[in-house]
Parts: sequence; structure tokens; C-alpha cells
Amino acid sequence: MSKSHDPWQDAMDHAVAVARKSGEMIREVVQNQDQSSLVQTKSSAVDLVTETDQKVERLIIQSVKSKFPSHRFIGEESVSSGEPCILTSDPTWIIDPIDGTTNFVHRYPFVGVCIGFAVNQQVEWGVVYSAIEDKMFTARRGRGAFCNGRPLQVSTQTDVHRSMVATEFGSDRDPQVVDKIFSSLHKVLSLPVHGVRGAGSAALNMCAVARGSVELYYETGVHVWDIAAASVIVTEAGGVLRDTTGGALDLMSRRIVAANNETIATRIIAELEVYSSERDDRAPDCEPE
Ligand SMILES: O=P(O)(O)O[C@H]1[C@H](O)[C@@H](O)[C@@H](O)[C@@H](O)[C@@H]1O
Ligand SMILES: [Mg+2]
Repeated sequence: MSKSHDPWQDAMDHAVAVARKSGEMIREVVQNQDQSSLVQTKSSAVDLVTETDQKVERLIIQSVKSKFPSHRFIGEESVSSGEPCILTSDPTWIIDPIDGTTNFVHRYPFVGVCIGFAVNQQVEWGVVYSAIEDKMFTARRGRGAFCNGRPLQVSTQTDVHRSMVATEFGSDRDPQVVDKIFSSLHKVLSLPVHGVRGAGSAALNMCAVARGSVELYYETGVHVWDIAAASVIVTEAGGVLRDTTGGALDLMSRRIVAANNETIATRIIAELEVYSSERDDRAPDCEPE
């Protein structure tokens, strides 16, 4: 069969297939109730990683390398093992094998297999597979956003007092960071808004914005692999992306606001405490002199 004239579509079709296969692996582990084995920690005692995270990421990367040998990767567990987290202009797969690992360990049913694809440092398409719900969220830049093939559209709400907001507590338990998280949460809740929710997965919170059930999601401390795939799903569903400072989203900054429109984004951003975590693309720690 001749190669399609649209190589990025071939890559996206592969991503959907391998995300679905990854979801089957995840469901099997959850159903066998052995996902709590081999739980390790990373940046903090509550930043978890399991053998399944690592197996799923290896499955995705090895399958891509065989079909697209010249492409690059940014994978959560590869970076955790020391791979660089640098987005070049080359075609790059940005992978979070299980977004919502803590949910996975506790059998809380919101885990997303996230595969984003960037060319010239712009996300071209994104795939987020909510494995337990069996919902495949997809978007290709300029061609719309879908869930299981049905078009997605953000909420039309412009009144912040009638909005639902999502955020996360993250995995940093530094008391000063926890204070900033609760300061923002206090201000947002007191507007008031209808409610605050958190799926336990940045990507699934963003998909909730894309499908119109949440008006805005914000978080400081996320990583590029948490948000890259879902970023294009939000914008192709008609949503907007911002930094918590109000500026343009910087995928490596570890700060994000994803909203249904500028009105809601501006109103909530005014309430947020701005603080920073180390950038994802920071230079590796220099060896001591
Ligand atoms: O499950 P992860 O891939 O580690 O990402 C989660 C993160 O652990 C959690 O603390 C929150 O930041 C979520 O928004 C991430 O998706
Ligand atoms: Mg994640």
C-alpha cells in the first residue's frame, strides 16, 4: 500500500492503536488487583511510579522506533531515568504512559495514556486514552477534537459564578507550596464557583475542559508529558491555553491554565498565586566544582 501523503496521520493512527493496547495492559493489571506491587517513588514520597508505567512506556517507544526510526521521544519514565527533556524541531513523541499513577495504584478509575506529537516545537496531534472509562480522546491541529469519534466542544459559559473548575494538589508537599496551592484554591472557591474537582490526572482534567463539563483547569507542577497531548485536544475543542501568569502557555514551564474561553481564563488567573517549579528543560544539575 503506498505511504499516505500525510505522514503525521500515519503516526497518529499508530498512536491510537498503541494507546488502546496500553489501556488493555492497564485494565488487566487493575482487574488482577496487583498494581500496588512494585510501587516506587520519584521526586517525593507521594510521586509514585509502578512497573506498569515503565512497561507501557517501553511498549509505546519500542513500537514507534520500529515504524518511525528517526523520530525523537520525551517520555516521563525515560526522563526519570536520565534521558534529556529537550524539545527540538524534530518530530517528537511526548509520552506519559499512565497519567494518574496514584489513581492507578489505588484503583481510582481515572488514568490516561497520553501520547502527544510535536513538529517544529508545535503539537501537531494528541491522543489521550482514558483506559478504565474506555474513552479515546483525539485531536489533530486544524481538524477538530473527538472522544470515541464524537466531536468535542468546550462549554459556552462566560459567568465564572456558574463555572466548574478543576485543579490538583500535585506531589510536592513542601509546606510553602502547599500554602500556595490552598491560597489559590481558597480564592477560586470563594468567588464563588459552582465547584472544584480534580480527576487526579492533568490530561483527563484537560479533556473534561474539551468536552465542556469543566470550564477551567489550572495547576502548577505538571510536566510537559502530562499536558502536551491534551493541549491540542483543548484548543481543537475551542478552548484556550495560558500560563498561570496570564501569558502564553510554555509547555516546559510546569504551569498551565486550560479554559473554555478568555473571559473565564482571565477571571480565574486573577485569583491564582503564581509560583514556579524547576522547568522540565532545565540544564542537568552541574557537577560540583
Ligand atoms: O500521574 P502522573 O503522571 O505522575 O501525573 C499526575 C501527577 O502525579 C499529579 O501530582 C498531578 O500533578 C496530576 O495533574 C498529574 O497528571
Ligand atoms: Mg502524568
